[in-house]
Amino acid sequence: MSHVYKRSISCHWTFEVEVEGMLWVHRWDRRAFGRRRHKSVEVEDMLWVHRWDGRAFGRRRHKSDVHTAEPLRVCVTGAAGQIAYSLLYQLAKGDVFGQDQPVILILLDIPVMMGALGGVAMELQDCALPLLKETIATDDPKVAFKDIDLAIMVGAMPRREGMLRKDLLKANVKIFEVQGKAIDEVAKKDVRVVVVGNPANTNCLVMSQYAKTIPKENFSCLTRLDQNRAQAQIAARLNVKNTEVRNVIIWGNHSSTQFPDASHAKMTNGDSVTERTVQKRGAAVIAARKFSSAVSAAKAICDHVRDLWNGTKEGEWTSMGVISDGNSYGVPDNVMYSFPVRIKNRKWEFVNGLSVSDFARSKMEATANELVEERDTAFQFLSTE
Ligand SMILES: NC(=O)C1=CN([C@@H]2O[C@H](COP(=O)(O)OP(=O)(O)OC[C@H]3O[C@@H](n4cnc5c(N)ncnc54)[C@H](O)[C@@H]3O)[C@@H](O)[C@H]2O)C=CC1
Ligand SMILES: O=C(O)CCC(=O)C(=O)O
Repeated sequence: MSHVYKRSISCHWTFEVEVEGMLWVHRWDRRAFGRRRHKSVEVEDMLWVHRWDGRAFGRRRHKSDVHTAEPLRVCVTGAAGQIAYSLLYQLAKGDVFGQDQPVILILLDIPVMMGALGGVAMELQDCALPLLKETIATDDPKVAFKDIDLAIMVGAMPRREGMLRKDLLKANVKIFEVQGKAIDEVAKKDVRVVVVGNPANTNCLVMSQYAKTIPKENFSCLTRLDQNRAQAQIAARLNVKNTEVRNVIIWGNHSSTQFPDASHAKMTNGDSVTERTVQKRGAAVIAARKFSSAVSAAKAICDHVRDLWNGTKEGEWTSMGVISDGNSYGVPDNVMYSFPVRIKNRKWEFVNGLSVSDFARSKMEATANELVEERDTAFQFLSTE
């Protein structure tokens, strides 16, 4: 069987394939056609289902009915918790990796949560989702991380009302030491790791340091919730759609020292974000709900992972906590600091050369100082245990 893609003078992509002596020519023109006769052809191990409308051209490339891509192995930790409860369904139904990408979900939680986790696994099964190939529930990190492509690290104690994020440090960094070692031992070496559990930046740094054979660039932590909050607030103020506000930046720590920066955002009238509202939004949600943000956190995780997997759009960037080594903004090395990044082929790069005012510089330094302090405290805790 031979096949060839061509671009015609009218800029339509055509796809020619010879099957059993017959040449099939298809044109992709982005229009949907009505009900068609289906014909399947196997090309490079992929099954392509084409709709035939009786004409030589005008056939729609259509491969959503079959999923022959290798399933992605995705581990979610803290899988019996409230963020995971919103997150897992979105991952399993194709919102993040696309409608052609099957997934195997591996759910990790602690032993006392195994009963509840079993219930989550049952519910996922009951959704009868075509892309969800398998669900594995476990309390063993080495089972959970075995050969995975992606780990979403949600499992950690959340902040309760009145607690400072720093209070979480002692409770949570040990988890990321243990899980960093486990992922190093059993995951694929090109695994991507997204840390959500707080204090997210420092947990992410700890994990990357204990996963010695996995590149530090493969680790990132979530500040997309802050970016989404800022974006939504600016949009509300300007009375435009959320999607019309782009390139808001979150610098630094996912904490109240973070610096939400709208000075490079498109579609603003010069207003800056009311920082207090973004920086203290997590605490405001806890005060109102008595639990920390979950639906918005799950949505932000999906946004973060989707960009990591598919890349950022032309002319746009996103914010995520990444290793600061080699940045051009004077942030000290060896902290997980939230920067604007562009992503392509699952690799991020800093957006360099943005202007930074004196005011912004002082804010960026303050949040960097907090991260350096958190890092030093975390490694003191770890070394004295
Ligand atoms: N970076 C961000 O933007 C955000 C971060 N968070 C953080 O996410 C984390 C999870 O929040 P929720 O889901 O609301 O908490 P939750 O308490 O509902 O769920 C946490 C789950 O993690 C599990 N867990 C604890 N230790 C574990 C371990 N060693 N291995 C595996 N699982 C473990 C718990 O048993 C529980 O099921 C918290 O640390 C919270 O502060 C929450 C919102 C936003
Ligand atoms: O600890 C908190 O601030 C609440 C959870 C969180 O990180 C957030 O809502 O931004």
